[in-house]
Amino acid sequence: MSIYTENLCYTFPSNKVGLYDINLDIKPGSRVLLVGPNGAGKSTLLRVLAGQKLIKQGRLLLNGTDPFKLASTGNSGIITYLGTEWASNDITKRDIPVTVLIDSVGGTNYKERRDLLINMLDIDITWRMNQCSDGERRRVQLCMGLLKPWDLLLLDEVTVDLDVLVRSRLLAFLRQETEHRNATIVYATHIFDGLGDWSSEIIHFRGGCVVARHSMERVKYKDNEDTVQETELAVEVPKSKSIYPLALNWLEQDLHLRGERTEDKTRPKYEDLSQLANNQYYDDKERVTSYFKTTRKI
Ligand SMILES: Nc1ncnc2c1ncn2[C@@H]1O[C@H](COP(=O)(O)OP(=O)(O)OP(=O)(O)O)[C@@H](O)[C@H]1O
Repeated sequence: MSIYTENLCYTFPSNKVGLYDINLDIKPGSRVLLVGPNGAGKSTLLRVLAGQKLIKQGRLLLNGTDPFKLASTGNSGIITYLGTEWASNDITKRDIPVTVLIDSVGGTNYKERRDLLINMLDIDITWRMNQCSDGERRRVQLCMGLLKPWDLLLLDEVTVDLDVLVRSRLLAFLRQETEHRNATIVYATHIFDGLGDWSSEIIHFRGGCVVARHSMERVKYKDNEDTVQETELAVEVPKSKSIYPLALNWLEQDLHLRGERTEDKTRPKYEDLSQLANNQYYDDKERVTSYFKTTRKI
């Protein structure tokens, strides 16, 4: 999905300026990283793109269409927004089986994609949510959020709890989605490990304004330099001294020793677990189908 903004501004009801004069032209298939200090306006932009905040000044076109106009032009697409409020949803802490949650967002309609996500995120389908660690819970949430094949994915730092191996697999999956389906991702984060060559463009935000936009082709990595140099033509950054490659290697070894869950011959079938759980949990009181209204269609 393409994103086009022209002199886009957003003012909060309190009259505080949230976004000022944002001009973007993002092609379908882009992976855009939003970088900036706390309070820079990254989440505000993501919420505007998600249609959660009404624009009164400037223009916003998604796939050439004003998302706030009801009439469909045939250029529609699915927008998925996974933000901090989505990630803190308490329903995923209840005594509820994983399959019930996944089925509640269409697990049975997207079987192939569901199984791919379950495997990529290394989810044990016998988990019960109240017995999951924070990172395990986050994996289930991501599986749910990513299930519907979106055209635009708006990510507001929802990978904080993930171990580096799952985070690395997730980033690879997201890259594939942009390359194979021409889907677009806008990702706001403060964690840059593993993102060295992931994005196609970095946008620097400050005080609700875009300070700079860099296509990754202009970013050059240098050995043995501690300073960052930014010119009209290029941004030069020292090679990271991060322990990320070491941690990633350790976790790859751990997974190799355990084996992928799909290799476990004693693992029950998803359908069997799902049917059992749905019989138990899908009474009127326990309906979870309205959980995670993360996507909208324009
Ligand atoms: N409802 C609101 N009313 C008024 N000001 C708000 C409101 N929500 C956010 N702000 C302000 O808007 C600015 C931008 O907030 P935003 O959440 O977009 O920042 P951010 O770049 O995502 O920051 P972080 O990195 O901390 O997540 C902040 O100064 C914040 O205090």
